Amino acid sequence: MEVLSVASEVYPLVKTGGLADVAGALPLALKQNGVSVRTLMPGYPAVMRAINNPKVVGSFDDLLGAKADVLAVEHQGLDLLVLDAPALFDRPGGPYLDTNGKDHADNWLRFAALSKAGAQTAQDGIGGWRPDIVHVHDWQAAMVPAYMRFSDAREVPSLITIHNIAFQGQYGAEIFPDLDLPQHAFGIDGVEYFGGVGYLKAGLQASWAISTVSPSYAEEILTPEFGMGLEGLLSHRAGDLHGIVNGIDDAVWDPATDRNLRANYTATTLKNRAANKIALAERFGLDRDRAPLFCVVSRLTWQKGMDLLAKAVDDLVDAGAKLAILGSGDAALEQAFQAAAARHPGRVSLVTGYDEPLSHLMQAGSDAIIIPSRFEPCGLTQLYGLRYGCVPIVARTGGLNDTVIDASHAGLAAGAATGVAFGPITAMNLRRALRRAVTLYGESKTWTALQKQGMKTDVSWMKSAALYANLYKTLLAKKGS
Ligand SMILES: Nc1ncnc2c1ncn2[C@@H]1O[C@H](COP(=O)(O)OP(=O)(O)O[C@H]2O[C@H](CO)[C@@H](O)[C@H](O)[C@H]2O)[C@@H](O)[C@H]1O
Repeated sequence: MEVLSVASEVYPLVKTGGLADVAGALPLALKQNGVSVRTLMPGYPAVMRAINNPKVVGSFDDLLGAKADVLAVEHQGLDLLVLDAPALFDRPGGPYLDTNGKDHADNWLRFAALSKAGAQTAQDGIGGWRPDIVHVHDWQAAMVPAYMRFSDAREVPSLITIHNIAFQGQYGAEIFPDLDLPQHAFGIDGVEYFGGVGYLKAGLQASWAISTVSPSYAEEILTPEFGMGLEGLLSHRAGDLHGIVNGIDDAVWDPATDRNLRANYTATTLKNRAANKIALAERFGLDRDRAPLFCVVSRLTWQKGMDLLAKAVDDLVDAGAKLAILGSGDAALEQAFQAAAARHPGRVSLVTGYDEPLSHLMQAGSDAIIIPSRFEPCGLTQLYGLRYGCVPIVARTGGLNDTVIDASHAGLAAGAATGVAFGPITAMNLRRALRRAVTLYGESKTWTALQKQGMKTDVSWMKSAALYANLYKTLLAKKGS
């Protein structure tokens, strides 16, 4: 089976968050299920620099006003189709933000163009290749199914995956004439959303099936609390909605071979983690003592519950733990953590920015990772934590709920526990969970059992890739029927 995947970021070429990890790892796992994936992504400068010997397999003279080539290239096992459209993608800044941290003003055009190129590639094929299925990710690629639905060419079965429903790609009606869609597409069954244009809404409406990245979150988004305005449409399509939990690339995330660590280890050589803990203490300027070291690797936002953590820091230090934070995001939250670091020198420290190698070392050297998210479609850092013996302390929500087993009396007695989970999600309950983790850390046998049980958990893509392959098959069967 041949699948066209369309995504706005793909690890290892460009990553701002978990979407890139999934878009980069799922194709590799699908290969083992007899599914070959080609991934269409924008030709940002970092991508153009990284690829070698690309071949032009298609071109557009007028892709929503831009000239574009489609370059086929293989990169670290991924089969890529790079949309080389300099007017849209060759510019400083990140995939979505300019150098001042503001959205690129023409994001609506950039990602409509990506989607239009995706739709056309799916429908007409490219360089003699034709996909059986199109799988698109998040709002940036969500217009692919809409472009297919409103064109005269044959429609290809499509799946849209929601990684983060908080970002929906909503624009004013004034962009509609520039999207190259027929007038009737601007309706409730099309791209129209509250009088404007909604990219994610359009994708959810037009796609043959919808998935999100954990079973719990698939249920949560049917409610007003989590659906962010789309719960009505999603409930209407509940029969086509699937929750498939994310896996991780266990070759990239393997403590036995990871080159970002000071010392490699396995579940039977957990003592080697100590060298990584020292490396972290040096990097963060934290005291080198026997106290538990907790960490955070996250965007510093309300979604991730970072304001709750800011309220719990003093109590965490009081309980005897140290805290290392890697992240960036809301200025107010960065300041709150800087202030906490100033109040607690040697006990709390923040590294701002995005640092992939350091994120690996943090999983390998910290005793626990704190993930107090208010909502979490799946979450990947708890999966990395499980694999690295870095015990996850998580809010009971979405995918966190589906992947971490709480160290309750029953969980411990059954030998099933892998972490600490808390809810309802409040600062007070987070404080309690952190204190509970410090106590568990003090019972070294229990703690080691938690670490080992986590490391035994299958967090690979194996099971979930098979579920995606089955879903693709169901869609193909629908096409035939
Ligand atoms: N400062 C930093 N330096 C280095 N690395 C950093 C970093 N901050 C974050 N990261 C990395 O970025 C990724 C973040 O992934 P998450 O799943 O936690 O959330 P995100 O909200 O981006 O993804 C959305 O999509 C994913 C994928 O489906 C869902 O799991 C998730 O719930 C959903 O919100 C992880 O690989 C993490 O290690």
